[in-house]
Amino acid sequence: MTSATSTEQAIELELQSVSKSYGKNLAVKSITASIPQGKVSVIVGPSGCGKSTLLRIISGLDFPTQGSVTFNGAPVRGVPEGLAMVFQDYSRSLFPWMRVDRNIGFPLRHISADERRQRVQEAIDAVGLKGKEKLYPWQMSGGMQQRAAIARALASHPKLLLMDEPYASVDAQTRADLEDLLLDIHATLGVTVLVVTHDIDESIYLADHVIALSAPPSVVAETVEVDLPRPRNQISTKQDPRFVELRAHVTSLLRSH
Ligand SMILES: Nc1ncnc2c1ncn2[C@@H]1O[C@H](COP(=O)(O)OP(=O)(O)OP(=O)(O)O)[C@@H](O)[C@H]1O
Repeated sequence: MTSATSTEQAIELELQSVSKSYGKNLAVKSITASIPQGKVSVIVGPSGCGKSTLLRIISGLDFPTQGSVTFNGAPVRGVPEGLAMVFQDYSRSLFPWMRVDRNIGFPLRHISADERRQRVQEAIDAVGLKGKEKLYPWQMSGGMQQRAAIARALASHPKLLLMDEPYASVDAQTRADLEDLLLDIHATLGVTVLVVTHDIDESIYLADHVIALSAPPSVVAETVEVDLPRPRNQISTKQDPRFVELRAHVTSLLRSH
């Protein structure tokens, strides 16, 4: 079952007053946020504000000290079905001894070989790695490895794609290419996306809405609707006066809390 807001926007994921303490250290404090189905949501905040903590809680790898998380209306008590995650460190998420196609197909061991092959090929095509199927991760650039990690997540046909600082380990040009890849995938597949980043420009460029977190103990400073048209473009979108205005607004939010 999927809950809905008053404007009938279906909600994929809901955080209700989520707090997390590590001993006496209160990392996040009463975070309430709704992640709408089929949209790109981005959590942005300064280093140490609890972004990774929140993602671990959302993905069922850790539990809140207080509050609750629901995914399609059901409480998250372990890693939920229908959720896939892409991490910052692609070098640790791919197996170096497996070729790209086997890496991507690895989580699909439970489905038939035919369907697995088809899903792997579709995912490879979606991320632009056609022809690279038989390479090992260490034979590919960082950007290509992150594409493979994204393909592995997509091959499971997730409802929700979670991304933890997915482009923090690549150079600026590759980062821009991967941002555009994510927007293409989102436009084509309509999957719900939740990205965590400390990069304000990236948050606005990607998002339908930006959840700006304060410094720790972190609260939601504001949820900012990003009313920039799609498709977006690295040059024209970032020159749009509205982009500049939103960037200034989010920057001031992160500085003033
Ligand atoms: N397993 C843990 N045990 C104890 N404290 C932790 C643990 N994980 C995170 N913390 C603390 O919780 C706070 C938030 O950390 P977290 O890694 O979630 O922040 P972040 O926003 O992802 O940081 P960064 O952007 O630098 O990666 C920090 O004070 C951190 O020291």
